Amino acid sequence: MGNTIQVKNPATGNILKEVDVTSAADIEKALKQGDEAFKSWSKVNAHERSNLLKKWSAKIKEETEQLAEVMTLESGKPLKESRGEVAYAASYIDWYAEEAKRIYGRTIPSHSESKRIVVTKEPVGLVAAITPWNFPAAMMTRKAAPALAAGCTFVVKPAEETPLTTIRLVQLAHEVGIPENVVQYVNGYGADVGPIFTDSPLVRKITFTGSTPVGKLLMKNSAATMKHVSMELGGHAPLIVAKDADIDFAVEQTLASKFRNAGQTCICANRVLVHEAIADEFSEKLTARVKELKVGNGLVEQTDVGPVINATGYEKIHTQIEDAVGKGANVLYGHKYDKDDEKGYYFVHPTVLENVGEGMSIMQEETFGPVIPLTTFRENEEAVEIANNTPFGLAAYFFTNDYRTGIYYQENLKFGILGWNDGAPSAAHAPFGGMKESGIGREGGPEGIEPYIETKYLSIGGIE
Ligand SMILES: NC(=O)C1=CN([C@@H]2O[C@H](COP(=O)(O)OP(=O)(O)OC[C@H]3O[C@@H](n4cnc5c(N)ncnc54)[C@H](OP(=O)(O)O)[C@@H]3O)[C@@H](O)[C@H]2O)C=CC1
Ligand SMILES: O=C(O)CCCC(=O)O
Repeated sequence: MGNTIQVKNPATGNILKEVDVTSAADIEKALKQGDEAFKSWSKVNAHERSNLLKKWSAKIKEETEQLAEVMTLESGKPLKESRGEVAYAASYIDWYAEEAKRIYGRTIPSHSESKRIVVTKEPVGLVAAITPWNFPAAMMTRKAAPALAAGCTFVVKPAEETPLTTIRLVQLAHEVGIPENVVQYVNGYGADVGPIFTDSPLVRKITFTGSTPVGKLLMKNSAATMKHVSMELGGHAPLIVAKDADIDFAVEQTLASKFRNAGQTCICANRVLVHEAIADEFSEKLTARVKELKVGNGLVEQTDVGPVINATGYEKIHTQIEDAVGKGANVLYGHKYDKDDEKGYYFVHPTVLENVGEGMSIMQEETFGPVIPLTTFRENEEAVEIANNTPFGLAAYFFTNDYRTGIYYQENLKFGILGWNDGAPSAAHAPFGGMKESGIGREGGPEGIEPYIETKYLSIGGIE
């Protein structure tokens, strides 16, 4: 491990830039600065904080093309998706710029004539964030925006693979006048930076998006100083196509869900359950559409599916595909890899597998890759049982035009985000987050600012 991190283009393996690793002493310094800045930032009035956030968002939108290119270069995602992510990232800032002005307290009718009871809201303090490589902009802004809106200060450590987008976002925040110590970044490896964040008594909240094991570790390590935590962790989303579904529409939505960022999204459909009566038609139509997807360097406008992030990601996907094929899954399309270990790039071609079973790892674990495993069911109860049979509970999708079937799925699926005839449910104004081992807390919507707010209760007595 050196003093710099090489940021590589996952489509070619070429080094894009070397960024300095922030020393432990400098991380501590950043935390002290953030804590100190909290004293003044938390007193800036909400309208002023809101105005600064709006300026930040406007600047980000102005720089869409530049930011999108950096994001594609370091993450590999297709340019059209990077542009979409810049807009999505800015939408969190816009939403929380408004929410800043709506952090209301309340008065409670008193039990005594001589008392008044008042509830006020305050920012929790310095927030430390750790973000992943799959959404380098949006995962940062959906943490930073509510934090800053609430009056918290913010230090982020981006994933080692994708620090460049984050660095630019922080620079843009400073350019529009958000004070330098109110939003800061540090660079480094998670295993080194994580303990500094969790051990520091100055950090009052940890917010994290990434894998479930790291989330558990951060939560455990945050216990010593009783920090607030928000954890947005792994998923294993089922996508259920009921007997009466609009098949063509379900096919398009499956594609939208599954191949976003080459399947490297925590809410990607990870297992597709189709009613046996329509399974043949669905798989034929789906396979025909998957064949049309263009794999390549994300900088090429026509690319639909870019590389996977790195060798570790590739190994996980490869192992799951080979496990399924070895156990009897039928390859309808794909099962093709294009990689160069020496150069360091890894492409997994979109793959459709049928006859997958519960005994295959692809049906048990998050894949984070462009693979669709198809299985069938007879009764909606059976689909729900298979869908819920996982420690994860982030997103689930179901396709039906029968309202009774839809309500049955809505009421029985144990997931925090549901898409009913919708493969793309994310929105800044909606609460994103998971149940079970997919995490704690919600990001987006009014719920997304609550984890950055403390409640203070005041009882005033002695009133004549
Ligand atoms: N919910 C989601 O959106 C995501 C889920 N995942 C899941 O996790 C799998 C593995 O991906 P991976 O990138 O390794 O995920 P990680 O959880 O390891 O990485 C996400 C972030 O956590 C940091 N991190 C890693 N180890 C620690 C630690 N010990 N303490 C504190 N922070 C840490 C990383 O830093 P650094 O980069 O320096 O290691 C990165 O910033 C994926 O295949 C996918 O299944 C991954 C990313 C996002
Ligand atoms: O955690 C992720 O994988 C990113 C969330 C994507 C989204 O907000 O839709």
